[in-house]
Amino acid sequence: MRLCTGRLPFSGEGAGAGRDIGGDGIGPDVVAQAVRVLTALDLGLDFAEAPVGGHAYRVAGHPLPPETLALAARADAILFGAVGDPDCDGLERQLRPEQAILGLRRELGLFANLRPARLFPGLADASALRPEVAGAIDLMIVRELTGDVYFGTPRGRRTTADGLREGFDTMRYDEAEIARIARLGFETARGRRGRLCSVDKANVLETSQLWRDVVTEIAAEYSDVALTHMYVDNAAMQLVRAPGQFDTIVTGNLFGDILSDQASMCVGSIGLLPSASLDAAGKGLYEPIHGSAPDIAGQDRANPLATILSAAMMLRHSLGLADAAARIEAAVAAVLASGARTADLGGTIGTAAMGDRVIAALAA
Ligand SMILES: NC(=O)C1=CN([C@@H]2O[C@H](COP(=O)(O)OP(=O)(O)OC[C@H]3O[C@@H](n4cnc5c(N)ncnc54)[C@H](O)[C@@H]3O)[C@@H](O)[C@H]2O)C=CC1
Ligand SMILES: CC(C)CC(=O)C(=O)O
Ligand SMILES: [Mg+2]
Repeated sequence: MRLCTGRLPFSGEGAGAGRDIGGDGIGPDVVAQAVRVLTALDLGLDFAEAPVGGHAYRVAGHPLPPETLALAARADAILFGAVGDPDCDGLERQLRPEQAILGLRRELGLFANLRPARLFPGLADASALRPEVAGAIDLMIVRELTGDVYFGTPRGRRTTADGLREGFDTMRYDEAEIARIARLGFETARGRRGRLCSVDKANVLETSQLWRDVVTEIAAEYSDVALTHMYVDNAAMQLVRAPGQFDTIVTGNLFGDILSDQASMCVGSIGLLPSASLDAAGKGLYEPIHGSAPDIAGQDRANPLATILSAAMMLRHSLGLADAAARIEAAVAAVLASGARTADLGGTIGTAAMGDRVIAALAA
């Protein structure tokens, strides 16, 4: 089996010999722990690594070098850390680190982003919600990943007739893109508790009106799934007020991005939420929902559990190793139930020590 990771011990010119560069910021640290956990399971995985993000820009002149994209395309699955580097903020858009992850999603056709949010036993006190509502959270956000305002054209800057600087982006979806993610939403809900909530802004946006029309049409194929629609502003409020009402949420790229960060705090921390980004054939890129967290980079403070749980999703969705995935998830649950917590959850355990705990729980 081939496996491409977002972590890269790279010793090319300018990199510094042996420096780990798994994406940017905390990316290398959290991917390192996930790779340790996968290695401890002795699954016979074959790891290959390639530069990506801000570091790739520095050493190869582009955040997503062609060699990296080619390796990702050849791999059975991709484990990715995070990209984003404040030192690259001034670069033109195509050279910014974030273009690497957007490019991987687009070029590899990873249109479906699964972001599960579930409260682990013993973590109710870490939730940002009232204890009586926090316990009910077990939801799946199905986010469309290769369309919407992140990819629409035209986009750019210009000067208006009044001499004002103007920036513009285009929010767009066609019906095939909506139908494709809607079907996955219905299938996902069918495999869970049978309830799908489609989130849009159809009271204002033309794209959302089309979204709602198409999702409603597709519902005819899934009479066993109960479909509801909700505006995104209400959905943000309902996630905090009564998160237990949600089973599966299907939504667009922008709304799904925002709602999943919010959902992470409902279950304790952004350092806990994994994700799978899938193509039509089940090939996937697996990454935590968080970014490169430059504010805590290099401090051994990042929570690696979101990436470790992403590795579990990779085993299940792309590599046919559901038993091993379940073992990782059980180990994470046991570690959290024991009270072990990184700083984001109010604890003192470091990134590598949390990896040690998960590996120890696997062996228990
Ligand atoms: N898929 C990707 O590669 C993503 C990249 N980004 C990029 O990451 C950079 C930073 O973005 P932010 O908006 O600050 O979002 P972020 O998710 O990196 O960080 C937000 C906050 O959460 C904390 N945090 C994030 N992950 C954590 C973890 N594992 N353990 C403990 N605390 C954690 C950070 O310390 C920070 O206070 C930007 O360049 C952004 O564009 C952001 C989101 C996703
Ligand atoms: C570069 C961003 C669009 C990535 C992000 O925030 C996400 O996918 O959650
Ligand atoms: Mg995000």
